[in-house]
Amino acid sequence: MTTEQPKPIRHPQHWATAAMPPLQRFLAGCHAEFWPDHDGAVANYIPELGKADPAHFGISLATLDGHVYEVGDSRVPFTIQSMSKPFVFAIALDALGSDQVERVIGVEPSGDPFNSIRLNAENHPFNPMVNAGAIACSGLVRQARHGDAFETIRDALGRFAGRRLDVDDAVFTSEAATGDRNRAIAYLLRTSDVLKEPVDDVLAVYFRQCAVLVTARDCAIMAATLANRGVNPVTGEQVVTPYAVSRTLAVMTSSGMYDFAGEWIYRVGIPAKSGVGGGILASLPARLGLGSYSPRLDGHGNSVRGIKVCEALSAHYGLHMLNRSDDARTSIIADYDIGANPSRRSRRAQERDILAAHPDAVRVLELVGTLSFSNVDYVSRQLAGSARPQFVIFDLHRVTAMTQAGLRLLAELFRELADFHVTVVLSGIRRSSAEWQEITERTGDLGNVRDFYLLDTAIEWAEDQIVYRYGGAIDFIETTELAEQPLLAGLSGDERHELAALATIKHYQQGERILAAGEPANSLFFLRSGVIHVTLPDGIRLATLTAGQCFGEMALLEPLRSADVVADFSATAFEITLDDFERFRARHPKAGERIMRNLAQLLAERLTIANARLNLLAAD
Ligand SMILES: NC(=O)CC[C@H](N)C(=O)O
Repeated sequence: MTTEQPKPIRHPQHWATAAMPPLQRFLAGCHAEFWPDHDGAVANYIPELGKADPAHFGISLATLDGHVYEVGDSRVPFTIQSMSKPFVFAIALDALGSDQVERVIGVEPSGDPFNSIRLNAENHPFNPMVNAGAIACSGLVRQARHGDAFETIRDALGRFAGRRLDVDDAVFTSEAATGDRNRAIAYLLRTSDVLKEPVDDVLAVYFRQCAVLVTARDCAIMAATLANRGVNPVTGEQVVTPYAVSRTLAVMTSSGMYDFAGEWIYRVGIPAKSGVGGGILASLPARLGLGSYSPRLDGHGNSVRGIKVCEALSAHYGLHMLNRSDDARTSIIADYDIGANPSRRSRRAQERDILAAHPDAVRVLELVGTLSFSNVDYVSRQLAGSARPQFVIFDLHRVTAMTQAGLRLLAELFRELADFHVTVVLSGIRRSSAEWQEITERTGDLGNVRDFYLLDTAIEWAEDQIVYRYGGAIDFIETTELAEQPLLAGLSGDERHELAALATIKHYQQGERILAAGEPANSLFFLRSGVIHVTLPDGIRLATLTAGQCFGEMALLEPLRSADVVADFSATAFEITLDDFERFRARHPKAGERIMRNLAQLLAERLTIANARLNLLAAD
C-alpha cells in the first residue's frame, strides 16, 4: 500500500499562486482528498482491463454554457464500458422509435448486479442499464443498421463527446475472448425472441461499443449533453431529442449504478452511470455534467474514488436533484407600466397628456431564464393580481429556454388575455428562432399577439395605440421651427433668428444613416420633421426622436460621435456647424450660457430615465 503524496496535479494553471473559480478549487480539493484512497481493485475479468494504472485519477465538470473544468488525469483515455449504455439507449429511442425499444426492454430497476443472467416476467431485460438490456439495445441497432451498427454507435458517442472517439482493440479482443457470461445472456435473449440477429454479430457490436476510448473530460461533456436536453454544450449540436434524454436520465436514475442505485439516488441524487473501465459520469439536469476516472472498483463494479467525488459535489453544494430550489420569482427581472417607464420616444404634448392619463394601460414584463411551468404560472398570477392592462408586453430577450409545459401554459395565458381583449406583444424573440415556431404553433390562431424585436419599439407601438384609442394623433410629418427646441429655450427672438440664419436644412430618406459613431462631431442638429432613432454600435436603441428634439448636441462636449443616428422615416433637420455656433456664443455669451444650461437639463432628464430603468431591473 503506497503512502505516496498526491502527484502534482497536472493542470495548465499553477493553482497555488493563481486565483481560480471556486468550483475549480473544490474539484482540486476533492482530487487531493481522495487521491490517497486505494480501496477497491482494478477489474480483471476482462484481462486487458487489468493493465490499467490504479493510480490514475481524473476529474472533469462541464457546465451548460460549455465551460469544462479539469483536474488530474482528466485526459487519460480508458474504455467507456457500461457508460456507453445510456447513450446507445438514447440513440435507439431516437433512431428506432420508443415503441420498438420499449416493447423489448423494460425500464424497471432489477436490484441485480450488472451481469445478472435474469429477465423479467415478460422474458425481457429489466432495463437498458444492465448487460441484458444493453445487449438487447445493441441488438436493436444491429437489426436496424446491419453492418453499420457499430459505426452508428461510435459516431453518436462522438457527437455526445464533441470529438471522434477511438477504440481500444486490445480490450475489444480481450472481452470478446472471455465474454462467455455475456454470451449466455445473449442466447437467453435470443431464445426469448428479444434478439433477432445472430448472437455473435450482436456481441461484436456490444463488445466494441464497450471498448470505445474516452477520457474524464469526454464523460463530463457527454453527461452535460444529457443535462442540456440533448444539446452538446461545447459544440452546440442537438445530439438526441429531449424525449430520449428524459427517458435515458430516468433509467440512469433508477438503474445506472446497478444494485447500488437505490442508495445512490438516496445519498447522491444525481443520475449517473458507471463502467468497469473505472469511469463514472453523472448528469444533473439543467445544471452540469461530471466525469471521473479512477480504475479501482468496489464490489458493485463502481469506481471507489469516482463515487466519492460525486458524493462530495452533491453534498457540498446541495445538488441532490430532488431539492431543486428554482424560485419562480426570479423569472421576472422587471415588471412595470408605461407610467413608470415610458418608451424613449420624445412625444408632443397632446400625446404625453393622453399617456399620462392612462399610465397602466401598457404593462411590461421582462422575463429571464427558463419559461417553465412554474415560472409561467407565476407570471400569469402577477398579471391576474393587478388591474388588467390593455397591452401586455413580454420581453423574452433574456429567456434562455422554454419547456413544453411552460409553452403550453404560455399559450393558455395568451388565450385568456385574448378573451379579455388584452393585446399581447412579444419582444426580444426573432421570428427565425425555434422558440418563435414553438410559440406560434400554439398561438397562431389568436388575433391578439403582436411582436417587435426591440422592447422599446414594442413600447412605442403600444403607446401609439393608446394615443389613438383616446383621440390623439401621432404626427410624424408635423414640422417645428427652432423656437420649439428645448435646447434653445430662453433665447430671445433675435438670438434664435440669428441662429436660424446659420442653419442649413438637411433632408434624409427613411433608413438613411445621419451620424455614425466614431465620426468627428463638428455640428449639431435640430430635428424639424420626421422620426429618427439613436443607437449604440451594438444595436442598443438609446432613443427615438420626433420633430422638436435636438441630436448630435454632444458635439458641444465631445470631439467624436458616440452613437449612430438613423432616420426611421423621411426627416428634415436644421444643421449648425460647431464653428458657427462658437462664433454665435462669442457674440452672445449669455445665450451661450443659457444653451449649455439647457443641455445640462436635457442630460439630467435622460439620466433620470436611465436610472429609473436600472431601478426597475434591480427592483426585488
Ligand atoms: N459494468 C460494466 O461496465 C460492464 C461492461 C462490460 N463490457 C461487460 O459487459 O461486462
